[in-house]
Amino acid sequence: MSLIEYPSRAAMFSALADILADELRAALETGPATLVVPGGTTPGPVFDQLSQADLDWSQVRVMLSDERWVPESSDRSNTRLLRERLLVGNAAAAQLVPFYAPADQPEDQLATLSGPIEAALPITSLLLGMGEDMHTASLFPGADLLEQALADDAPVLLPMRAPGAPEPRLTLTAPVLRAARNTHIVLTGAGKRTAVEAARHLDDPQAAPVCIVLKDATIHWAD
Ligand SMILES: O=C1O[C@H](COP(=O)(O)O)[C@@H](O)[C@H](O)[C@H]1O
Repeated sequence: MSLIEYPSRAAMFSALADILADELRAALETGPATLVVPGGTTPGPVFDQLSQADLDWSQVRVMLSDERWVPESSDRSNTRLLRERLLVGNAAAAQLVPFYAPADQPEDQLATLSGPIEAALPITSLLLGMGEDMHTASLFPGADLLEQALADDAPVLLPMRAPGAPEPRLTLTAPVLRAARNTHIVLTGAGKRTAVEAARHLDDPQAAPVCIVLKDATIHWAD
Protein backbone atom coordinates (compact mmCIF):
# COMPACT_ATOMS: atom_id res chain seq x y z
CA MET A 1 0.00 0.00 0.00
CA SER A 2 1.23 3.49 -0.69
CA LEU A 3 0.08 6.46 1.35
CA ILE A 4 0.08 10.09 0.30
CA GLU A 5 -0.22 12.55 3.18
CA TYR A 6 -1.59 15.94 2.20
CA PRO A 7 -1.13 19.26 4.04
CA SER A 8 -4.90 19.89 4.02
CA ARG A 9 -8.18 18.23 3.10
CA ALA A 10 -8.76 20.83 0.38
CA ALA A 11 -5.39 19.96 -1.21
CA MET A 12 -6.22 16.25 -1.06
CA PHE A 13 -9.70 16.56 -2.57
CA SER A 14 -8.37 18.71 -5.39
CA ALA A 15 -5.43 16.40 -6.16
CA LEU A 16 -7.70 13.34 -6.14
CA ALA A 17 -10.14 14.93 -8.55
CA ASP A 18 -7.23 15.67 -10.92
CA ILE A 19 -5.88 12.11 -10.63
CA LEU A 20 -9.27 10.53 -11.35
CA ALA A 21 -9.89 12.85 -14.29
CA ASP A 22 -6.46 11.99 -15.75
CA GLU A 23 -7.11 8.24 -15.38
CA LEU A 24 -10.49 8.54 -17.08
CA ARG A 25 -9.07 10.65 -19.92
CA ALA A 26 -6.34 8.09 -20.54
CA ALA A 27 -8.83 5.21 -20.57
CA LEU A 28 -11.20 7.07 -22.90
CA GLU A 29 -8.55 7.04 -25.59
CA THR A 30 -9.36 3.37 -26.15
CA GLY A 31 -13.08 3.13 -25.27
CA PRO A 32 -15.65 3.74 -22.56
CA ALA A 33 -14.52 4.04 -18.93
CA THR A 34 -16.08 3.04 -15.61
CA LEU A 35 -15.73 5.17 -12.50
CA VAL A 36 -16.75 3.70 -9.13
CA VAL A 37 -17.10 6.00 -6.13
CA PRO A 38 -18.12 5.71 -2.49
CA GLY A 39 -20.97 7.35 -0.65
CA GLY A 40 -20.82 8.61 2.91
CA THR A 41 -19.60 11.91 4.28
CA THR A 42 -16.09 12.11 2.82
CA PRO A 43 -16.10 12.27 -1.01
CA GLY A 44 -18.47 15.21 -1.71
CA PRO A 45 -15.69 17.78 -2.29
CA VAL A 46 -13.91 15.41 -4.72
CA PHE A 47 -17.17 15.13 -6.66
CA ASP A 48 -17.60 18.92 -6.74
CA GLN A 49 -14.31 19.35 -8.59
CA LEU A 50 -14.38 16.16 -10.65
CA SER A 51 -17.81 17.03 -12.04
CA GLN A 52 -16.24 20.05 -13.76
CA ALA A 53 -13.45 18.05 -15.44
CA ASP A 54 -13.08 18.49 -19.16
CA LEU A 55 -13.46 14.97 -20.56
CA ASP A 56 -15.94 13.01 -22.65
CA TRP A 57 -18.35 12.20 -19.84
CA SER A 58 -20.86 10.67 -22.27
CA GLN A 59 -18.47 7.70 -22.48
CA VAL A 60 -18.10 7.35 -18.70
CA ARG A 61 -20.24 4.95 -16.66
CA VAL A 62 -20.51 6.03 -13.05
CA MET A 63 -21.57 3.77 -10.22
CA LEU A 64 -21.33 3.43 -6.48
CA SER A 65 -19.19 0.99 -4.53
CA ASP A 66 -22.26 0.34 -2.36
CA GLU A 67 -25.67 1.65 -1.48
CA ARG A 68 -27.83 1.86 1.62
CA TRP A 69 -31.28 0.42 0.92
CA VAL A 70 -33.15 3.70 1.22
CA PRO A 71 -35.02 5.76 -1.40
CA GLU A 72 -33.32 8.74 -3.00
CA SER A 73 -35.47 11.05 -0.89
CA SER A 74 -33.43 9.94 2.16
CA ASP A 75 -30.36 11.97 3.11
CA ARG A 76 -28.65 8.60 3.68
CA SER A 77 -28.97 7.72 -0.01
CA ASN A 78 -25.57 7.46 -1.67
CA THR A 79 -27.30 7.75 -5.07
CA ARG A 80 -28.70 11.09 -3.97
CA LEU A 81 -25.18 12.28 -3.14
CA LEU A 82 -24.03 11.24 -6.61
CA ARG A 83 -26.86 13.05 -8.33
CA GLU A 84 -26.33 16.22 -6.28
CA ARG A 85 -22.54 16.44 -6.26
CA LEU A 86 -21.07 14.34 -9.13
CA LEU A 87 -23.63 14.04 -11.93
CA VAL A 88 -23.81 17.80 -12.44
CA GLY A 89 -21.93 20.27 -14.66
CA ASN A 90 -19.86 18.50 -17.30
CA ALA A 91 -20.40 15.14 -15.60
CA ALA A 92 -24.17 15.38 -16.06
CA ALA A 93 -23.52 13.66 -19.41
CA ALA A 94 -22.19 10.51 -17.68
CA GLN A 95 -24.23 7.31 -17.58
CA LEU A 96 -25.36 6.39 -14.06
CA VAL A 97 -25.38 2.64 -13.41
CA PRO A 98 -28.11 2.29 -10.76
CA PHE A 99 -27.60 0.70 -7.36
CA TYR A 100 -31.16 1.19 -6.13
CA ALA A 101 -34.67 0.60 -7.40
CA PRO A 102 -37.76 0.85 -5.22
CA ALA A 103 -38.48 -2.37 -3.32
CA ASP A 104 -38.70 -3.40 0.32
CA GLN A 105 -35.49 -5.41 0.36
CA PRO A 106 -32.33 -5.38 -1.81
CA GLU A 107 -32.87 -9.06 -2.68
CA ASP A 108 -36.00 -8.01 -4.61
CA GLN A 109 -33.89 -6.01 -7.09
CA LEU A 110 -30.63 -7.93 -7.01
CA ALA A 111 -30.99 -9.64 -10.40
CA THR A 112 -32.24 -6.47 -12.13
CA LEU A 113 -29.42 -4.31 -10.80
CA SER A 114 -26.64 -6.86 -11.27
CA GLY A 115 -26.88 -7.05 -15.09
CA PRO A 116 -25.94 -3.45 -15.94
CA ILE A 117 -23.26 -3.45 -13.24
CA GLU A 118 -21.67 -6.57 -14.72
CA ALA A 119 -21.82 -5.00 -18.20
CA ALA A 120 -19.89 -1.93 -16.96
CA LEU A 121 -16.93 -3.94 -15.64
CA PRO A 122 -13.97 -3.86 -15.29
CA ILE A 123 -13.57 -0.73 -13.21
CA THR A 124 -11.24 1.89 -14.68
CA SER A 125 -10.96 4.04 -11.55
CA LEU A 126 -12.09 2.91 -8.12
CA LEU A 127 -12.38 5.44 -5.33
CA LEU A 128 -13.27 3.92 -1.95
CA GLY A 129 -13.95 5.29 1.50
CA MET A 130 -13.40 3.47 4.78
CA GLY A 131 -15.00 3.58 8.22
CA GLU A 132 -13.02 3.49 11.45
CA ASP A 133 -14.31 -0.09 11.82
CA MET A 134 -12.22 -0.88 8.70
CA HIS A 135 -15.23 -1.50 6.46
CA THR A 136 -15.00 -0.44 2.85
CA ALA A 137 -17.89 -0.32 0.36
CA SER A 138 -20.48 -2.19 2.49
CA LEU A 139 -18.10 -4.98 3.45
CA PHE A 140 -18.46 -4.69 7.22
CA PRO A 141 -16.71 -6.82 9.85
CA GLY A 142 -19.37 -9.19 11.22
CA ALA A 143 -21.75 -8.70 8.26
CA ASP A 144 -24.06 -11.60 7.42
CA LEU A 145 -22.75 -12.30 3.91
CA LEU A 146 -19.17 -11.09 4.34
CA GLU A 147 -17.63 -14.51 3.76
CA GLN A 148 -19.57 -14.93 0.48
CA ALA A 149 -18.57 -11.41 -0.64
CA LEU A 150 -14.88 -12.12 0.00
CA ALA A 151 -14.86 -15.36 -2.00
CA ASP A 152 -13.00 -15.43 -5.33
CA ASP A 153 -16.18 -16.64 -7.08
CA ALA A 154 -18.52 -14.10 -5.47
CA PRO A 155 -21.22 -12.59 -7.69
CA VAL A 156 -20.62 -8.94 -8.60
CA LEU A 157 -23.23 -7.65 -6.19
CA LEU A 158 -24.49 -8.89 -2.81
CA PRO A 159 -26.90 -7.66 -0.18
CA MET A 160 -25.31 -7.05 3.22
CA ARG A 161 -26.61 -6.58 6.73
CA ALA A 162 -24.29 -5.68 9.57
CA PRO A 163 -24.57 -4.82 13.26
CA GLY A 164 -23.16 -1.31 12.69
CA ALA A 165 -25.31 -0.50 9.65
CA PRO A 166 -28.82 0.84 10.29
CA GLU A 167 -30.31 -0.38 6.99
CA PRO A 168 -29.67 -3.23 4.54
CA ARG A 169 -27.01 -2.55 1.90
CA LEU A 170 -25.97 -3.60 -1.57
CA THR A 171 -22.26 -3.83 -2.22
CA LEU A 172 -19.75 -4.69 -4.88
CA THR A 173 -17.82 -7.78 -3.84
CA ALA A 174 -14.13 -8.45 -3.33
CA PRO A 175 -13.25 -9.90 -6.78
CA VAL A 176 -14.83 -6.92 -8.56
CA LEU A 177 -13.05 -4.38 -6.34
CA ARG A 178 -9.71 -6.19 -6.60
CA ALA A 179 -9.92 -6.22 -10.42
CA ALA A 180 -10.04 -2.41 -10.69
CA ARG A 181 -7.30 -0.94 -12.87
CA ASN A 182 -6.65 2.00 -10.50
CA THR A 183 -7.60 1.99 -6.81
CA HIS A 184 -7.67 4.95 -4.43
CA ILE A 185 -8.90 5.22 -0.85
CA VAL A 186 -9.78 8.64 0.55
CA LEU A 187 -9.37 9.08 4.31
CA THR A 188 -9.64 12.00 6.69
CA GLY A 189 -8.73 12.31 10.36
CA ALA A 190 -6.47 10.58 12.85
CA GLY A 191 -8.93 7.74 13.60
CA LYS A 192 -9.00 6.52 9.99
CA ARG A 193 -5.21 6.81 9.68
CA THR A 194 -4.84 4.56 12.75
CA ALA A 195 -7.49 2.19 11.39
CA VAL A 196 -5.88 1.75 7.98
CA GLU A 197 -2.47 1.08 9.56
CA ALA A 198 -4.13 -1.47 11.86
CA ALA A 199 -5.82 -3.12 8.87
CA ARG A 200 -2.48 -3.42 7.08
CA HIS A 201 -0.93 -5.15 10.08
CA LEU A 202 -3.96 -7.40 10.68
CA ASP A 203 -4.04 -8.52 7.04
CA ASP A 204 -7.32 -10.32 7.79
CA PRO A 205 -10.28 -9.43 5.51
CA GLN A 206 -12.82 -10.89 7.94
CA ALA A 207 -11.72 -8.54 10.72
CA ALA A 208 -10.64 -5.69 8.44
CA PRO A 209 -12.41 -5.95 5.06
CA VAL A 210 -10.47 -2.99 3.60
CA CYS A 211 -7.47 -5.39 3.48
CA ILE A 212 -8.78 -6.80 0.20
CA VAL A 213 -7.65 -3.74 -1.74
CA LEU A 214 -4.72 -2.44 0.32
CA LYS A 215 -1.95 -4.12 -1.64
CA ASP A 216 -2.69 -2.21 -4.86
CA ALA A 217 -4.35 0.90 -3.45
CA THR A 218 -3.08 4.40 -3.06
CA ILE A 219 -4.28 5.84 0.24
CA HIS A 220 -4.94 9.57 0.21
CA TRP A 221 -4.96 10.98 3.74
CA ALA A 222 -5.37 14.40 5.30
CA ASP A 223 -6.04 15.25 8.96
O1 LIG B 1 -21.65 3.81 4.79
C1 LIG B 1 -20.68 4.08 4.12
O2 LIG B 1 -19.51 4.35 4.75
C2 LIG B 1 -18.25 4.43 4.09
C3 LIG B 1 -17.42 5.46 4.86
O3 LIG B 1 -18.18 6.66 4.92
P1 LIG B 1 -17.68 8.02 5.61
O4 LIG B 1 -18.95 8.75 5.96
O5 LIG B 1 -16.88 7.65 6.82
O6 LIG B 1 -16.86 8.74 4.58
C4 LIG B 1 -18.39 4.78 2.62
O7 LIG B 1 -17.16 4.61 1.97
C5 LIG B 1 -19.47 3.89 1.99
O8 LIG B 1 -19.57 4.11 0.60
C6 LIG B 1 -20.78 4.24 2.65
O9 LIG B 1 -21.88 3.52 2.12
